[in-house]
Amino acid sequence: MPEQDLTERQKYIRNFSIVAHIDHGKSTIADRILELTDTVAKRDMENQILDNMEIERERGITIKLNAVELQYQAQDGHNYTFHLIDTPGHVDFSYEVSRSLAACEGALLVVDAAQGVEAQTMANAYLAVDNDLEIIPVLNKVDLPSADPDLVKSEIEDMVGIDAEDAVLTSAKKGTGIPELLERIVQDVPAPTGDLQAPLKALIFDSVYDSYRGVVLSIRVLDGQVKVGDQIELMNNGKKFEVTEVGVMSPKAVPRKSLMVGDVGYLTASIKNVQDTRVGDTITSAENSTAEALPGYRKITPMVYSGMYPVDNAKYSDLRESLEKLQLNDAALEFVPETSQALGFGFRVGFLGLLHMDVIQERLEREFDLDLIMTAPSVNYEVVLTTGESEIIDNPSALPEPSAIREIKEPMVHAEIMVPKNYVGAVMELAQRKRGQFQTMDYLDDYHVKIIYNLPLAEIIYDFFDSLKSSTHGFASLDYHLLDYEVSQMVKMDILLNGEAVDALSFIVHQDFAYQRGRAIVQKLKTIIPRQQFEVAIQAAIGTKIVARSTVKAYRKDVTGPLYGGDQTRKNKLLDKQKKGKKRMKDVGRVSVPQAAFMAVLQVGDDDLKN
Ligand SMILES: Nc1nc2c(ncn2[C@@H]2O[C@H](COP(=O)(O)OP(=O)(O)OP(=O)(O)O)[C@@H](O)[C@H]2O)c(=O)[nH]1
Repeated sequence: MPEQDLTERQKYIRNFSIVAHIDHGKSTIADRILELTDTVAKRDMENQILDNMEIERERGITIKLNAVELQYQAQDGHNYTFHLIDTPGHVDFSYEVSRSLAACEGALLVVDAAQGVEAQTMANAYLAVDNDLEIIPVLNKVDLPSADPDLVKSEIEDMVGIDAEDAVLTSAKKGTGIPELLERIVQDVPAPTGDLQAPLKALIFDSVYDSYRGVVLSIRVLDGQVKVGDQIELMNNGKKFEVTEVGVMSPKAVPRKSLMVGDVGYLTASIKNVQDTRVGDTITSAENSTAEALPGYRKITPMVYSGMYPVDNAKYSDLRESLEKLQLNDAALEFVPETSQALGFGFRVGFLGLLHMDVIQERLEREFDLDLIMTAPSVNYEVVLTTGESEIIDNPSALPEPSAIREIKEPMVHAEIMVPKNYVGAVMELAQRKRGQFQTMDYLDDYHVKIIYNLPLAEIIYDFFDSLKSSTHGFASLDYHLLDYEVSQMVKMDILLNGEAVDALSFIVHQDFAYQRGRAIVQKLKTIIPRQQFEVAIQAAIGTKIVARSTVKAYRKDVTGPLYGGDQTRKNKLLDKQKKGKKRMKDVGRVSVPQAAFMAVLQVGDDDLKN
């Protein structure tokens, strides 16, 4: 192709993402765009094609990035190539959003015209601004009777700080407004810049492992071009590979001869070792390398840690391999081996939050067919010993003896809560109850207030966001970042079953809440641990002091008992079910403990604590 045509080509590329608060209609809009550009025939279209993982579809959340190429014939008579990059919407996944945004020039900021601006609308809009993207505001669900586009426009202007007068009004459900939206993308999203003549420079923004092709990278070409047979270098580790395939997703993989400046597509190069590639890394040509790597992504640190153990100890190395594969495109997932007296060999795994933890556990169980026991999540603590040394501890059972501890420090966060002014009281009441330290309060406009608290991370990670939502009828938004560690009166609570402390059930709690929490957990465990052939005593203890106790009475179990005779299939079904339930049990000493027991700390809500 002559050189001139290629730069011409660049002019007609548009790379953009869709960002939104969860459930505001991002996936439905993406579907309508695919339909309208004939990327998928309507009858072939699986519902919400971009959310291609099973778990995603079931939970209705988007957790993986997906980039699709589509062709659009614009009103100016030109044919445009769009690359649409889908992004996740939940607070736990904002790092993935920032990954996909780095591959774009524009973003559609989708806001539900009935719900208005919410926490993730703000957080995602800030990420888009940080990445210097052109933002097109889109008000979706205008078909709803409660939609109030004018109010939401002024909310976007006041809270997000971008001009929303020309926001595109859509009903993704009915398909209205989508043609206008496509024209706006052509007009407002800038064409990719970059130099075709320069050495190859491409950003890896996602990757998956394929057992036939090895690592498949999602890339955005920023300079130059890459084709099959080229020698490439991964700038992070200097490793070199020969390109075996390049192509685009449309929406299935379509191989191409090359990918050029401005393109978004995939690349394989017989990369067998998942550890070799890192999302955020720069690819260049091995023979003619670019001077400087891209800045890469900000390092994301896990916020919570939990123990993960295979129910069947023989599956330990399978678990390690599976974690490695998930880690490939999940920069925030961290793990190190750990052992527990009660649970055997496993891993200490770091997550961004509880949803992230849930999703990883589910993927391991479904995609990799593992049965797991997870222990209650905990934050990191800094323990200063009497010797003056200090250590970071992410596992309560690793806490040294009280006599060896001078002080315990816990991580604090700076939390910004935005809320309409009539909810200020509710927010402050909640923050105080969660050990928050009030900092400042500012009026953003006549209606909205920004309240800043320093809060212990341990209080935020559990149910703070849900409590905040329910006490403000969903109107509050929350954004937080880590501050330093602060001295706090924390104690370790041990849980004993028949007199034996079970390390995997220990947790760290603030002294002022210790008794309450100990009692509540013992009560909860009594309902979770099934009756066994013998009596099980459950105790909570701080050091040698027992603070609460309860007992699970002995019981001879015959699950088929209540059924009247004869119906063998029904009986077999019940026995099968019981067997399945057992899979998620772990024998701790003589006591069979179900998975739920290890999460009891999370299940103890405010109501339990009041009793
Ligand atoms: N009435 C109405 N409902 C819509 C419209 N667009 C989407 N919905 C519905 O809103 C819900 C959420 O839509 P999704 O497209 O899954 O939302 P999302 O933002 O992709 O959600 P996540 O992937 O979970 O972040 C679904 O039940 C849609 O059917 C619309 O224009 N009007």
